[in-house]
Amino acid sequence: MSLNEANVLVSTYIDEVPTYASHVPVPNVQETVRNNPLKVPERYVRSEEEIQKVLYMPQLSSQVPIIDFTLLSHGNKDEILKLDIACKEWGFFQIVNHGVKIDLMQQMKDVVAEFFEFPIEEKNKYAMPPDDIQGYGHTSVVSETQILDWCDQLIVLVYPARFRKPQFWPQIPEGLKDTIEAYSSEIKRVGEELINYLSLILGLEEHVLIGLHKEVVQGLRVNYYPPCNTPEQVIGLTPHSDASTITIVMQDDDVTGLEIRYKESWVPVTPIPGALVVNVGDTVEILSNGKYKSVEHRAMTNKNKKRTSFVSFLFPRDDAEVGPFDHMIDAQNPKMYKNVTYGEYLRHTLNRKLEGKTQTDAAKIQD
Ligand SMILES: O=C(O)CCC(=O)C(=O)O
Ligand SMILES: [Fe+2]
Repeated sequence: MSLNEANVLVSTYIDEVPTYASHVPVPNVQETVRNNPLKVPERYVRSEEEIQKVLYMPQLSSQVPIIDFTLLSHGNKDEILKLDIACKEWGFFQIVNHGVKIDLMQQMKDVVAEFFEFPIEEKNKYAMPPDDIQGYGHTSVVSETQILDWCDQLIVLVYPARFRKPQFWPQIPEGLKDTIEAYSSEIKRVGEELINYLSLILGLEEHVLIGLHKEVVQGLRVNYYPPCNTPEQVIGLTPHSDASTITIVMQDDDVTGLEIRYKESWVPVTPIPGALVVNVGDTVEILSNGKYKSVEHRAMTNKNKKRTSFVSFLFPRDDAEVGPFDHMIDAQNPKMYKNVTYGEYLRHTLNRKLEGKTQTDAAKIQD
């Protein structure tokens, strides 16, 4: 038995299906565009200052690290070192040779695209309720006056399977549920292996990081960004960092939208067909006492093309305790973050609007 399995067995079995956060319901963006493709309603318009306060540096795109997953699996020391540098300097990287079949990735894109083409009445059968974040809608809206993102979302919790809420799993088109399951199970394989490599680069035994999760919880968020007549005025997804341990993103091959913070600039992550984008989340930032940062990112929209991103979040179970590891703390690196129960941290994050790094800042020990 692996240490991971042992940990799951000895930790208390939690079977209550979790609920995460409430939010204010918002208009559907895809319908807004369908009704009037030229007009961008006031509630979505951002100030020029907000959009452009950080430099846009597309020339740095080619420097976003690319990690060969097969080399990692073979224990290649150079690739592990590359992973370490990627996590420290960028917080983001793309993985190739991950073994997720290209046909399965395409099938996921196809069935989800079909779902979004159904009439709104059909999709709204899975509408996100005001007191949770699963279903079809948009999260992180906490007031009627908040400026909104140019994006509709479909969210389901996939693992552990006993936490699923079947009422939010679309029954249209046929096969969507099976495809989400097949895709997510492959992402789980890749993601858990990546978490083991993170454990190693954090200076721990391979299975310690996963063990700390009690169980790895995995959610899927599909972000659907309709075209926008004035893309320079809106944001698809507000700058934020992810509360996860790691996040694995499948992007469209032919349209760029994801931008990450690198030093004082926004750098677009140019899609590599077949690759997956991975980023380090807040959990790793806290555990590593800030050595690895969960980097701020945002999604921008396009004038003529819709874009869809398939985002899998892997994170600890609610009762996991998360705080800086002792070996990350010394006289030069005093403890920077409080110890938190992960469920509380996650709910604190999900019950606020997306706002850069404010949630990790709130977890810091005040001077
Ligand atoms: O659309 C994207 O590429 C990014 C999505 C994202 O950051 C998220 O869903 O947390
Ligand atoms: Fe994100």
